[in-house]
Amino acid sequence: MSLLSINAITQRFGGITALSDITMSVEEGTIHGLIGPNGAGKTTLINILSGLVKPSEGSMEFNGRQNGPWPMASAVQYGIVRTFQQTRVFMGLTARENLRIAHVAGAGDANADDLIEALALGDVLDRVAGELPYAVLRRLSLALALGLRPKLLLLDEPAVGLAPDEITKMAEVIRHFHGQGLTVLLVEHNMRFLMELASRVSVFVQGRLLFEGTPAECQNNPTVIDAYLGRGLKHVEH
Ligand SMILES: Nc1ncnc2c1ncn2[C@@H]1O[C@H](COP(=O)(O)OP(=O)(O)OP(=O)(O)O)[C@@H](O)[C@H]1O
Repeated sequence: MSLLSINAITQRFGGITALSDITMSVEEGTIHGLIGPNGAGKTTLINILSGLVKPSEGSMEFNGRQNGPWPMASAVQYGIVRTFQQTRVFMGLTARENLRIAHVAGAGDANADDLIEALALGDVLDRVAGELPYAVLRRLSLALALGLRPKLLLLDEPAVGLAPDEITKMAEVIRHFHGQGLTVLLVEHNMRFLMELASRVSVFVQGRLLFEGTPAECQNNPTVIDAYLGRGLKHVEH
């Protein structure tokens, strides 16, 4: 069953067409990958789905009930939560205070305990976020997003800038919450990370949906290799 349907979405910024007639769906309970070269429109789609940007044309439907475009406040209410390419936490507050702001650190809150454990944040709860290593900040910002208890998590390059062991941890965290029923739309340039997590992958090139299939189908498709993967082989290798 589709959790999210995107119908003929087009996004123009002045003379630039960032997305052109995109129709696709994300099945409930899946990790759906979204790949493509820089400027392909991936973040623009996430901005539209999270209500940050209103599309020029097209519509979308969530959970069989909610019809969009929707504003950001409604997206969160429906259970659509996103992360950003840049880490967004309150740097002057402790990790615990950040989590409280996201309403996840109430005493005895099983959801909060699970988040802290799954994201290995137990040892840093009383440290000021601005003093934490980058990789821990990435996990904290993911905890803030997960604390909103999304049905659909939009992840914008969660592995960017992380060392290999942290990338492995990030993949484990995503798998953990996916195992609890979370649906994920995953934008990522690290192909090994994405292809190992996703069961379905959409490929955008210059604002258009070039191809959609399983990771294996994408990796073997000459058009996808030519348009993106051929250039991105360094990402597949590490
Ligand atoms: N607010 C904006 N105003 C004008 N142009 C924009 C705006 N947002 C995005 N664009 C343009 O839309 C196109 C798609 O950008 P987008 O950031 O969605 O690509 P992307 O696939 O996420 O790229 P990357 O992999 O580099 O993050 C680009 O040409 C970009 O410059």
